[in-house]
Amino acid sequence: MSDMRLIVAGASGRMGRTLVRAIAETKGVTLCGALEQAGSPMIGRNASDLAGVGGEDILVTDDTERLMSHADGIIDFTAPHATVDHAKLAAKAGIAHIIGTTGFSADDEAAIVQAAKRAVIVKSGNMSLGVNLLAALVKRVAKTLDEDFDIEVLEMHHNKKVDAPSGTALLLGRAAAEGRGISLDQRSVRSRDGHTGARQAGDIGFATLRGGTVVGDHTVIFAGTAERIELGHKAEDRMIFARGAVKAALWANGKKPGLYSMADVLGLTDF
Ligand SMILES: NC(=O)C1=CN([C@@H]2O[C@H](COP(=O)(O)OP(=O)(O)OC[C@H]3O[C@@H](n4cnc5c(N)ncnc54)[C@H](O)[C@@H]3O)[C@@H](O)[C@H]2O)C=CC1
Ligand SMILES: O=C(O)C1=N[C@H](C(=O)O)C[C@H](O)C1
Repeated sequence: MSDMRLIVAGASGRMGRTLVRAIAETKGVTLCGALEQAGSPMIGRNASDLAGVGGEDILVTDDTERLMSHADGIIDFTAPHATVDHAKLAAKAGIAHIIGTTGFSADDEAAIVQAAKRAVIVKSGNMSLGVNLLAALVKRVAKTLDEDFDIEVLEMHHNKKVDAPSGTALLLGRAAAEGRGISLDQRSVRSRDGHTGARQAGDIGFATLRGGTVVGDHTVIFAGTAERIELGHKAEDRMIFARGAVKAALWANGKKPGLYSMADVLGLTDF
């Protein structure tokens, strides 16, 4: 069987370069295109060189539709507006779309749901095995404990990150809310400042730290009376996200259109 042909969107970014390396080391996939935004000084550069891997010359381009016409899938860790455009184009081209981008608005999310009616989309705020296993554990603990345990999600990332709370923090918060049988949208507290009043039982709080080169640290705290349970994950290398995304692409190849998660890819839905 021939290799799955993959495009990397955002090929010169932190994740893009890591994805090019992950594709180079994985059997059954081949890099067939590298995308960057129009006007990027990286256009025309060799994506393999940017990623520090050998192999075929794949020149960075902004011609999305041309690349999609001869690809089986696109892995996309870029920015919300770019990912929404790619979702529409990938649906038109009939190729799989693996979305790692975070920071979507409700309108963006709706556009992605729409595109998934015509294409296979795998989307997750975190593509690592560890975080998706953590989410399953968080859901189970939240189901076991009642509102006497306050749930808080703490995250820290590098100083270049542009969205908050992180996609992972929201994924973990959603897992906790599902376990507790509540809506995260109605019960999340995203920031606290000044005279906030006492904490409401049943809320799910988020706290964000930014600094240095931290790849991604997340802790879910269940704080009860005189005891605390803390479940956490520390990412030490972006390769964990890239390998997860490549695994998702291989899993998506030939699947029916729909919006899937990493829990589907990793078989964690019934955990
Ligand atoms: N789901 C996951 O496991 C992970 C998700 N992320 C998310 O991935 C996204 C990217 O993160 P980084 O690589 O650290 O950012 P980055 O800023 O280093 O890279 C983003 C790249 O996308 C490019 N880009 C922007 N618009 C584009 C367009 N229209 N077409 C093609 N390329 C375009 C930018 O020029 C840039 O090179 C963020 O939303 C981040 O939160 C990051 C790590 C893991
Ligand atoms: O921007 C990042 O770097 C990361 N983003 C994702 C998120 O928002 O959770 C995943 C990972 O933590 C790194």
